[in-house]
Amino acid sequence: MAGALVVFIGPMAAGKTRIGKRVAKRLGVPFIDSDKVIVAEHGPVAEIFVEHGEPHFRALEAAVVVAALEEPAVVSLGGGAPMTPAVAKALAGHDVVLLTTSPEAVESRIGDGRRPLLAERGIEAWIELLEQRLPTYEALATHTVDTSRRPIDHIAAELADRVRAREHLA
Ligand SMILES: Nc1ncnc2c1ncn2[C@@H]1O[C@H](COP(=O)(O)OP(=O)(O)O)[C@@H](O)[C@H]1O
Ligand SMILES: O=C(O)C1=C[C@@H](OP(=O)(O)O)[C@@H](O)[C@H](O)C1
Ligand SMILES: [Mg+2]
Repeated sequence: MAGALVVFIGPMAAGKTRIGKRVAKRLGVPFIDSDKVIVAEHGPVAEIFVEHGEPHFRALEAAVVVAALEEPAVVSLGGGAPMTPAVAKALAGHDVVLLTTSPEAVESRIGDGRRPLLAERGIEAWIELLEQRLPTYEALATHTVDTSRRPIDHIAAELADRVRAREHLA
């Protein structure tokens, strides 16, 4: 399918942004992170949630993701993006890699205060959101990788090889 070479989905702090960036670098193609585009155009995610509410953020996010999926790039989504029906629909036919992680491994990764949905209840909220979202993630994913116990670079190298093999890139 034309457009994105691979798309990363999964729960908050699974490594979608970091791993996606490294996969893109290894493949020599552009990297698009939906949150980074939103922040560049509209300011910090936490401020958008406070000032305009989550539905407004989801609308901005869906527009950014649908446009990004048209690009020959590696695309990383925010954790909640696949729950928006327009995003789920647009993902059909793409190579969608679900990055997962255990609650134990994620606990030390979520302390940066940039994720408004974890601001009050941290890991408890993370677990609840994962339970709600996992069936959707699994329905959309064409491949799944657990990032709990392996270095980012190893995971990125393996995933870049996988894309190369499929796309016959040099
Ligand atoms: N495999 C990994 N091992 C250790 N730390 C990781 C791993 N993947 C991600 N992290 C850390 O978790 C944090 C969140 O990563 P990030 O890529 O922003 O996740 P996401 O985009 O899925 O929310 C970062 O501090 C990152 O360094
Ligand atoms: O799971 C979510 O609903 C969210 C995940 C975040 O992205 P990461 O998954 O990259 O942390 C960001 O889009 C926003 O804070 C909401
Ligand atoms: Mg991210």
